[in-house]
Amino acid sequence: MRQHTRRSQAQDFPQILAHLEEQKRMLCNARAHTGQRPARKNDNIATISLFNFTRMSTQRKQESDLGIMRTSFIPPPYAPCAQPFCDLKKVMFDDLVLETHHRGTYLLVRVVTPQNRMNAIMAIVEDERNEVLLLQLYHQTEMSEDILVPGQVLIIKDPYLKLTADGGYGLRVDHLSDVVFLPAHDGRIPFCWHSELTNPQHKSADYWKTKGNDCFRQSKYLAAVEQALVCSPTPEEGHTIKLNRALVLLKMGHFDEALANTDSATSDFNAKDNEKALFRRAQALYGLRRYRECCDVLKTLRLAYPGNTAAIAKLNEAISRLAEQTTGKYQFAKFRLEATRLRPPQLNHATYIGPVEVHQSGSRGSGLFTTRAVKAGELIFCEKALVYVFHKRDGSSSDDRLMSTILIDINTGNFTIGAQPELITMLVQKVYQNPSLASTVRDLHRGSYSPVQGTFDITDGKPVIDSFLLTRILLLNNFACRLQDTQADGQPTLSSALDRVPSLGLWAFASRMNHSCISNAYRSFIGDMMIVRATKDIPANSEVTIQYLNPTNPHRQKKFVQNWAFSCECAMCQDDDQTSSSVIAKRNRLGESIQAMLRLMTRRGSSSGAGSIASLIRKCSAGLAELESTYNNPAEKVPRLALWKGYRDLACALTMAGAGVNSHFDKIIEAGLKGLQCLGFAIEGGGAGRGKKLVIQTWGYAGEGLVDCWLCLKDAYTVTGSHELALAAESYARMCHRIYYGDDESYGKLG
Ligand SMILES: C[S@@+](CC[C@H](N)C(=O)[O-])C[C@H]1O[C@@H](n2cnc3c(N)ncnc32)[C@H](O)[C@@H]1O
Repeated sequence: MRQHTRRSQAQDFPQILAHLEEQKRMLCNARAHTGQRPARKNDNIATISLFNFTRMSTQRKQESDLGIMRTSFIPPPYAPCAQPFCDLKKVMFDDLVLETHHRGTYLLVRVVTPQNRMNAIMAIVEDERNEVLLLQLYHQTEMSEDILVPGQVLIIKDPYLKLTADGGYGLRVDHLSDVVFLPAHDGRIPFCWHSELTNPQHKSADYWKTKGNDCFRQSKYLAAVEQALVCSPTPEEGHTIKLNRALVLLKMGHFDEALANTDSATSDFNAKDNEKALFRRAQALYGLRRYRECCDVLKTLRLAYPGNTAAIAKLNEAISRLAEQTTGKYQFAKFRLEATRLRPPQLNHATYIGPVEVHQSGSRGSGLFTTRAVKAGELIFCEKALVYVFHKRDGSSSDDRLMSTILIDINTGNFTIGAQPELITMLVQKVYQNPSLASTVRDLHRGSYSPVQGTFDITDGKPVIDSFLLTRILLLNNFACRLQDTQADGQPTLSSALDRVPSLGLWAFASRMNHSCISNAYRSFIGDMMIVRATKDIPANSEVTIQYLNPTNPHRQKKFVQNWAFSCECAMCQDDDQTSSSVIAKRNRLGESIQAMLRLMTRRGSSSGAGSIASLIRKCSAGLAELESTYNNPAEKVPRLALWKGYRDLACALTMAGAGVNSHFDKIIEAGLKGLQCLGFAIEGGGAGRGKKLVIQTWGYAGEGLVDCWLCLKDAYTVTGSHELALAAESYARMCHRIYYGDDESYGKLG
């Protein structure tokens, strides 16, 4: 469960490289046409017919092709339009030239075909001169509802005319804020495009209300919002429409706008409407995770309308969230239950930020620092994902679809397999629809990307969204959460990469943590909650670090540079640099031969008799002594991972083989304690001449298999009658379990 998302280089995978090269060739070809007028004009009938034909064949293909790999590209970035509409000059299709962003201008277009949904949402649109063009909108909603419907009128800011893959041309819009969907009554819609849809004044407010309610019942939320806008209502009708809009907006997760529609300061709601307004307001605040304000609104509601049982239930829920948020006291058993029940496992729990805050960390940018001393095993924070995409390979079609999306960054040659495109769209949508969340992501690490001035500012009522900036932020800061750490250390293959597709998310606070191979914290996941605990005692004002990649990965330095543009300079990486390749080869050879002996020991087990096991132990011990001689630095400074693995596995193999071979329990204890020393643990008691005390004086590196090691020690102490020591060993096993899995409750229940 260690990594951030794995990114790979296209050059290591011939199939991906071919895609990338082809895309680069097309880009180069397109650039050669920059500033030129399109060679030929679109024939309207032919363009619409071809589009409709492609749309129908795409639909057939999508129905039959689930599971086929899709490719999606991150193109060279360009800035969104940061100017308000009133500063833009209207242009027509005829004014556009190829491969050019027409800054300071806008197009007014009307949709003439149903939409086609591929990587982008596409339709044919016309301008006021009845010229037609293909329109491609990226990062639009993942909702099943169509957003481009015939008759819909749009404004496209700073239009960008592109050569398409098939040699044609079309409009491409990557930034959500560069497209404005005009409501039917908008005064900018020319008279010649008016219809029933665009001439709402002909119907009563009641007509539009009923139409909106019908759309809501059919889960056509976008259409329902649209209906709620079209009419000139009385103040009373206006309130009802606002509340209906709030309900739809809550369904769509547009909490900021839902909040605005329930503001009693701007609407003089009557008593019945006020009850609804307060409840919907509380729901919006809950959705924005503003639990204290949510409780306040619900308390007002409860006082004014004591019979409202839904409000009482919601208040109890909000009080629980607030308690979690302020105390960090969670019932993790509930987490696990919800995580098995819910698909996707997005849990209804709050973020708790413990004794840490964000500070500058020298050349690493920001980092997390303790505000007081923290004990090993202590909860540092527990965060709910801002956005999350679940992936579980259970053969369901939506999972297969996620599994098979390859996202290639044409700028870097990096690619990822999995749900990144969905996660990027989710983030872009979330911030666009809830501008109050921009502050959560705007300052996250973005590498060398510099956004245009005015990004995230509210312009024409919506935030200016740079989807390339959010893509960059997401790729640098997202975490992968898989059930097991299946990282392969050898040369990766495409099929092995496909096998490791994880769930993904953005945890904004957690993404402030820098990497160290010798980290002092560990993250685990239950559903979309990330739990970060200290793996050792951390003094006050110290940086909290995690491992981005497993330190046993010999390619990790290359990956750090490739994925996050830094080189790790921890003591372990420095030690690796100073260790010759012949010593590394010797370590690997010795490690393998020790593992082979341990396998033999486990297979022979108790049936082979003490003599045979004793001889294997001797050989193993000799191998381990030789392995030890390959390390120079003290274990407290540089953990000796290969040696730890050898000793830990010896303790485990003897535990499995050792029933009835009593004399080896001392050896288990010796191997277990020696293994812990190899990780830099300083332990008092528990060894020869045992006594009753077993105390970790200094916690070492949180190596894999710590729980198993402590359990082997516990068993050995139990069998040899050292019951106090067995109890202490078990409490350490439990503590290590808490560090690795996040909770105590699942101790003994998970693998
Ligand atoms: C997920 S962000 C971590 C937080 C980041 N430092 C910030 O300012 O928000 C990852 C980035 O942090 C920096 N970083 C993380 N660990 C580092 C390390 N051990 N040494 C140098 N830079 C590191 C790199 O720039 C990396 O791309």
